[in-house]
Amino acid sequence: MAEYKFYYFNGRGLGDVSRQLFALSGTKYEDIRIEHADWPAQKPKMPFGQMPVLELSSGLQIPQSMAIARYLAKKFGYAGKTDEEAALADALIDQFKDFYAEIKPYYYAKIGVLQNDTEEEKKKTLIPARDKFLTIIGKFLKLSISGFLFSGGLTYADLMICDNMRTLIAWWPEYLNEYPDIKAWYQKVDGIPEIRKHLESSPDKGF
Ligand SMILES: N[C@@H](CCC(=O)N[C@@H](CS)C(=O)NCC(=O)O)C(=O)O
Repeated sequence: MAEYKFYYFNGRGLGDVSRQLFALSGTKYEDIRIEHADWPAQKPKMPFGQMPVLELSSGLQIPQSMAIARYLAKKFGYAGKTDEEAALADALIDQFKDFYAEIKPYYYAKIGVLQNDTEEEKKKTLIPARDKFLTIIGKFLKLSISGFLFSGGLTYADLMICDNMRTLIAWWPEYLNEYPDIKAWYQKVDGIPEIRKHLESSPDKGF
């Protein structure tokens, strides 16, 4: 029996960063993808009524995407090389959550949850939020000698932010055109062989 069960919908969303950490570390896990039709029966079984959820072999269930990713990142060595890098990786994840909240009118229109006009939301919400967030990312990349966000190497912050970018680029291929340094970083993370293999073998729902 695998030591970990990972529950999420059949998409990348807030969950794939954890699947990517399993792939990078070569750790076996049960990748349980719940279909939307089955969700009402599953919802009451989840500690906070939402997914993703990580279940340990003890039966303990850990909710909240970033808490799960941070837990796995610590276990597998992708939480930051030093305490300071780890604190800043957490800070970037918190900043990512703020960015994700800001772009919701665009993101939710794109996935059909909101009826907003996607082109209008792109101009009104996505572009200003992108410019603010990528300016911050750019500062970290300038200071880092590894080509990742931190000199000590790849962290779960690189994975999470790039995975969300993967979706935004699929929707708008010019997303990074004004940001060549960030594009180079994205391509470096995207090109990690374990990540490529994981993405290519996953059922692709586009987001
Ligand atoms: N802050 C939570 C948000 C979780 C969340 O919004 N999960 C969605 C899927 S991405 C969900 O479970 N939706 C079904 C529901 O709320 O019933 C996290 O980061 O894990």
